[in-house]
Amino acid sequence: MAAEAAALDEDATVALADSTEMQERQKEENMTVDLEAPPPAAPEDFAIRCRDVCRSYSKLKVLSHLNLTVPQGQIYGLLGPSGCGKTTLLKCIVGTLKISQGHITVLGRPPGFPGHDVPGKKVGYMPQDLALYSEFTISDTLTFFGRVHGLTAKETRARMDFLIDFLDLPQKQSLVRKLSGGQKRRVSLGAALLQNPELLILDEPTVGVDPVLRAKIWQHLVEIVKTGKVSVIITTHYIEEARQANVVGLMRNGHLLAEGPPDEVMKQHNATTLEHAFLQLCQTHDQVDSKRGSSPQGALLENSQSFESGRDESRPILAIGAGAEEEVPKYSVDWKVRARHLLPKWRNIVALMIKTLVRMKRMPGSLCFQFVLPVIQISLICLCVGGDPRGVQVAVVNNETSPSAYSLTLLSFLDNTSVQQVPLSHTEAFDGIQNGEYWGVIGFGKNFTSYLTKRMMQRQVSREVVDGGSVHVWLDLTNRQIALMLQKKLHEAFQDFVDNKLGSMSYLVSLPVKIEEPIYGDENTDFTTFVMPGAVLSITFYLAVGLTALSFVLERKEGLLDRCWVAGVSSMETMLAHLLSQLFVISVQIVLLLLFILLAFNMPNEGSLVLVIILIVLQGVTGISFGLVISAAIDDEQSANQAALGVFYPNLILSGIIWPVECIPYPLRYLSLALPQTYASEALRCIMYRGWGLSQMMVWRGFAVTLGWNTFFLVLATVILKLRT
Ligand SMILES: Nc1ncnc2c1ncn2[C@@H]1O[C@H](COP(=O)(O)OP(=O)(O)OP(=O)(O)O)[C@@H](O)[C@H]1O
Repeated sequence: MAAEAAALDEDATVALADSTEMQERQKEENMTVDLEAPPPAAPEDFAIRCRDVCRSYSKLKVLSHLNLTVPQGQIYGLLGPSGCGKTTLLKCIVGTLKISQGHITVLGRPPGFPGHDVPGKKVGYMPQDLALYSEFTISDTLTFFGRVHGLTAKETRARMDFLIDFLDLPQKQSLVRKLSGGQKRRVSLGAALLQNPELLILDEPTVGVDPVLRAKIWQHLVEIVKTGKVSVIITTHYIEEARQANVVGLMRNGHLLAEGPPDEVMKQHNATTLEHAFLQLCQTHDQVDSKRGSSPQGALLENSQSFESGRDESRPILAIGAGAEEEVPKYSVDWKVRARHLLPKWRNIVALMIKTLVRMKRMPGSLCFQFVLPVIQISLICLCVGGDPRGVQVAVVNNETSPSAYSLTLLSFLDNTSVQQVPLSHTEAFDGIQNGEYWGVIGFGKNFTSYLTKRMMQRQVSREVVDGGSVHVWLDLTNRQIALMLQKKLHEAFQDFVDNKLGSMSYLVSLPVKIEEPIYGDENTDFTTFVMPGAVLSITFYLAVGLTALSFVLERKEGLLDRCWVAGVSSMETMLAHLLSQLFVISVQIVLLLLFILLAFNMPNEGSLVLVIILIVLQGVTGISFGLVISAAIDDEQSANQAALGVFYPNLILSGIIWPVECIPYPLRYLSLALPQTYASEALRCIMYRGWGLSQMMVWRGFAVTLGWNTFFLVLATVILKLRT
């Protein structure tokens, strides 16, 4: 289009030289036409009527006081250079973009008016982007839109056969992603034509289409409008093909420069082609602009949006129908219709769910990966986190030589799988620990056996006897877990040694602190047991976030969300359909997760398995809804990924999943308690390890907080999606 515009500009220089006089005449003529415009027609005479429409993207004013009228039962060719605002205008007409000023009526009502089928089945929209699901076949694509529009399977099949033949499409089982660019555009056009809509909005449908098919498409459009019941608005880069339209609108810089039958537009400008007519209009417009810029009254003229002649610039040179100053019609609607409009339609939800499931089916590798990923993650946690360190090298300096020495007996009770003993001299051992070769040094004095015997048998012994009868341990405390394990293993070995040597008299040397049978849990409960419930919730939550966070972002980017909305799908339906179809995925994930943790890793579950499942599913829903919030609020994949990853680590740390919440300092603890997984992890631990039910506050609190977050995220995502359309 840029090249086209450049060519136009070159032609313009030549044309400008001999046409100044002609332009003056034309301006006068335009004014005459304006004055002679027919009286306002009835609303039913118009398919689309835009009055005083303004729309900006932040500071960029794209549509400026634009008036446009598409007569009922006619083809309207909307022409203009690249970036002049055609697509923006079409998006405003179908209701996917809000206008900041003015009003638009489409088929008698504003788009999105309760009970009005625009967006919906009355309108067929072919966006400029392909907006097709690449994993779908042609048949899937048309079936999906058929379902959304409420067509029966038979109707869809009949239309599909016609469209495949008419648009010269390949076999209906062909995958969209394997089609050529032109074929994809034709599928996209087919989807717009599918339900025989009353209004067709086609954004450059003939780009990349060969001239024969282009002619055929135009012929079809001409035929369908003949009934008088179908209207078409079409944008095209091939200006001359728009001569087949009944009306053309020439747009530039967000204004409609002219609007009228192509022949009249050409006649008005003494042009033999539409392209020339357009060129002349642009020049007139530019001249007015430059005069306005140099004129002292420039600012005034800008404000009043007027041509030099005093004509309202926002109004077309050739006007059809009423002007901008007409009254805005008032529409009312029954509350029942309004309520029905707000309620989600099951038909659309089912269509969207089937769509998601078909897409999943077409990517079996990715689906299987999604199913096994949580199992891999939880297996890694169970295998690698919280267990006892193994093969930890410890230097042993034993100054006793006798084979019956107690030191040797004691060392024989040391767990060999965890602690690997390396007998060394005193110097070698301390050099080794200094060099980081050993995690500790265990030392026995040469009189260890006799001093220990004395210590155990006699009531009063000297400090030297106590010292010589003790095992001396030097530790490298840089790794706390290994150091704690070594201390624990030494205590256990000593206890076994005492039991072995003293038998029933061993109680004589026991510590005056007795740890009784645990109330809950097991004496050998390891850190894995603590981590596991929180880890299960966290894995379910984050996989669900991952499944959803990019879904809308990609669909929005590819124009699929817009296309679905124009087909009549609401944001709430999109949300619910995503939620329900992702629930299927997380249900499989949860079943596999539970099978692994309960059967393969033998994690205890003292409570109700039903409660465990419900809590994990609810956490999955929290993840999905949080993913939906990210998806709804963020436009590009990179930022969406960053948002999802950014919350992962803080949430993991603050939720008390890998370390107890009791270690978190105030006031960070309050934040921790408000997070979705803190009380939920605690509740899951209480159910699984204490066997508690919903009557316990620590359990129901976990459920309540999870449900609260679910509701909050879902409402937030729906509101954001709604606000952004
Ligand atoms: N989402 C957006 N955010 C910001 N600016 C936008 C956005 N979409 C479009 N624009 C800008 O608005 C202007 C009009 O864009 P629009 O797509 O409506 O033009 P167009 O006439 O359809 O162009 P083309 O013929 O090349 O498709 C352009 O300057 C474009 O850069």
